[in-house]
Amino acid sequence: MHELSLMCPEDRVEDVSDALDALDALSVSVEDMDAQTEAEQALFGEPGMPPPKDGWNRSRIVALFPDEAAARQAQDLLVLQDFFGGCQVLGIQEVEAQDWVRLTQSQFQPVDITPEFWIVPTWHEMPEAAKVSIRLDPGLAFGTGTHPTTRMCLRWIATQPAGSLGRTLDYGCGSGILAIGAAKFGAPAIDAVDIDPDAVVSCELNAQANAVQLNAGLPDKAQGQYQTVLANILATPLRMLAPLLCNHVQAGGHLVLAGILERQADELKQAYAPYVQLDVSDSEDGWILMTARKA
Ligand SMILES: C[S@@+](CC[C@H](N)C(=O)[O-])C[C@H]1O[C@@H](n2cnc3c(N)ncnc32)[C@H](O)[C@@H]1O
Repeated sequence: MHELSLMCPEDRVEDVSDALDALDALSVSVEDMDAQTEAEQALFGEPGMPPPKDGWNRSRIVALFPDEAAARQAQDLLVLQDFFGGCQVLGIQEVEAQDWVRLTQSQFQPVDITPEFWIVPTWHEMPEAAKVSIRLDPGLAFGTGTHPTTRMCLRWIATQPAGSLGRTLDYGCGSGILAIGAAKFGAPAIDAVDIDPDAVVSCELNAQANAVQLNAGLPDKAQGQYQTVLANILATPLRMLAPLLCNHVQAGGHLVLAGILERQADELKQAYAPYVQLDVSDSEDGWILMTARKA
């Protein structure tokens, strides 16, 4: 395979990337041309907020083609386009053949939530220590067990007294990892909802792969009251969802919230104060888990 590298100013990145897609590039990646220099620009925003700026001043675009002729043909066509003004061809290089599947898979290892509870990609052997496990592959939906917010929710689920989870709601289910975890730890009935229809499909497929029964759907699928309500979203939507989520918790039931940074604890406590008293019950890498028991 061969890769074509280009330098583009910020306002040309979209047009050039779209053109490379249309020219049948196998993949197109965009990175900061000034990375590792004094001109490097961080584009990270607050979690849940857009980045302060859409793109870097100068981007390096790398497009992969099956052979040198295809890369050269794409280059020759691109330089003729009016939107290519201000861009520059950096070169065409051969890329060593790699076992991409194996390389990608090697980046996803089994993750231990507790010494006995593991998230294991389907291509991995089950670790000997795993007494309870979720089989899950990386997909389009969030939730592979590597993010601290997911891990804390799963740890909470795994450490509840046996048989105590009761009817459970996973609000913002993503891959369905929390709902599946709840099923593995004995929740007798589970609703898993998300605003993203792709997440709902992913959740259903993952539940099937783990031989778990649950009802997945859009948020209006959440009906009535639950002994356990789990929501790993982000602080801003969690604040707005306070009355809705608390209404879904039955008396004596648990509310478990994640996606919250340490410095956001007080604003969440205040938002939920009219309904329940939230406390910080776990933390990992600057993220906190907040839980409450409804009176
Ligand atoms: C951080 S992911 C969590 C996924 C999974 N539950 C986990 O713990 O790994 C948040 C999910 O919440 C969904 N979401 C965001 N806002 C929502 C809302 N207002 N109602 C329902 N789902 C929402 C997103 O689509 C996303 O799938």
